[in-house]
Amino acid sequence: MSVTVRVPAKVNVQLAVGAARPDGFHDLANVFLAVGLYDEVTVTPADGLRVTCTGPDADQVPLDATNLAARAAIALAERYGRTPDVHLHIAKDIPVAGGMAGGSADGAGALLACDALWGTGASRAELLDICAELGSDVPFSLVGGAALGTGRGEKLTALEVGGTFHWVFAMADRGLSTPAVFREFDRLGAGTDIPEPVASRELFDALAAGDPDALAAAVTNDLQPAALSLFPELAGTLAAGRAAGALTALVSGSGPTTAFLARDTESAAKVARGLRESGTCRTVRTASGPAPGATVLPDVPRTMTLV
Ligand SMILES: C[C@](O)(CO)[C@H](O)COP(=O)(O)OP(=O)(O)OC[C@H]1O[C@@H](n2ccc(N)nc2=O)[C@H](O)[C@@H]1O
Ligand SMILES: Nc1ncnc2c1ncn2[C@@H]1O[C@H](COP(=O)(O)OP(=O)(O)OP(=O)(O)O)[C@@H](O)[C@H]1O
Repeated sequence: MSVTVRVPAKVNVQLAVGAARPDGFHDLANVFLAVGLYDEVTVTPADGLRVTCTGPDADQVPLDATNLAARAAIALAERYGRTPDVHLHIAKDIPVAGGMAGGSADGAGALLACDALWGTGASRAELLDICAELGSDVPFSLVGGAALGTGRGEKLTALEVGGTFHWVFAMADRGLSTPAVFREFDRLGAGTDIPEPVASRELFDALAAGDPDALAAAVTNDLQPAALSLFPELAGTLAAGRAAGALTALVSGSGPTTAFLARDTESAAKVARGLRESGTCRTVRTASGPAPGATVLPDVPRTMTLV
């Protein structure tokens, strides 16, 4: 018996960052949108804890107890007084260290999968608590859709979205470390007065209206200057996407994946083509949002076709 959970990637359509707190984290006004690029986590009973991973970036994923999927299984097992004797398999499609919450997706996916396998009866609130212990982005990976994250990003309020937004993502040929990007944000802002992060009303209205032009005018990412400072070549990718017709171009979260909003699927295909031809990135993917959060997949043998 095994359980498979599918979990989406995210793009941050607003990322307002406050000054460093005494605990080293930063208060955020973090507007997440889940997009249709997915990892799948399959959990199967085993003699001990084991992690395997397949996918284009699999060689960059740790397979020991530091893997967020393993940490999630351990945290849930501890809470329910059992041992995490499971094989966790990650089918990874979300770029690693790309600013799209790939590790967080695996943490949320493993948590939901182990919960279903073990029948713990944990409430949604308990699962969200464990997610927040695992990382700031993990609660959003569980809930998906669109949400405002405050505190360090873990306190979520669901947001209304009135349509589908079409995105193009350009993956870079190396990753960026999230702590390093926050440290660079601190370095660039040293000696300046950093305002409290405030969520944008215009952005909420654009999401609720499903209006891509209004969303394009409202997106912001306070980590973008820090990501560009550590990875200056990203400026060329952003420019290539804009030249190919994107409504707006921004770094996704802490980067280095860059995100391009398009008006519709045809326009997204054109932006994707332009980015591929520009030679300024490793791979290009299109995906739309909002996408649902972590979801248990029906137990159908993978060789069968659904009709
Ligand atoms: C950049 C974002 O992806 C935007 O959604 C997130 O803020 C990062 O979320 P995450 O990867 O889940 O981050 P965590 O695992 O919680 O923290 C990793 C590191 O990022 C920095 N960090 C993270 C979140 C936050 N609000 N302030 C921070 O300064 C801290 O150095 C922390 O040690
Ligand atoms: N399941 C996992 N998948 C990928 N990386 C993982 C996983 N578990 C732990 N890691 C470690 O976490 C680091 C960051 O990976 P991840 O893909 O989560 O970054 P990210 O997408 O930039 O995160 P975020 O957008 O949440 O800041 C990796 O370099 C890797 O060492």
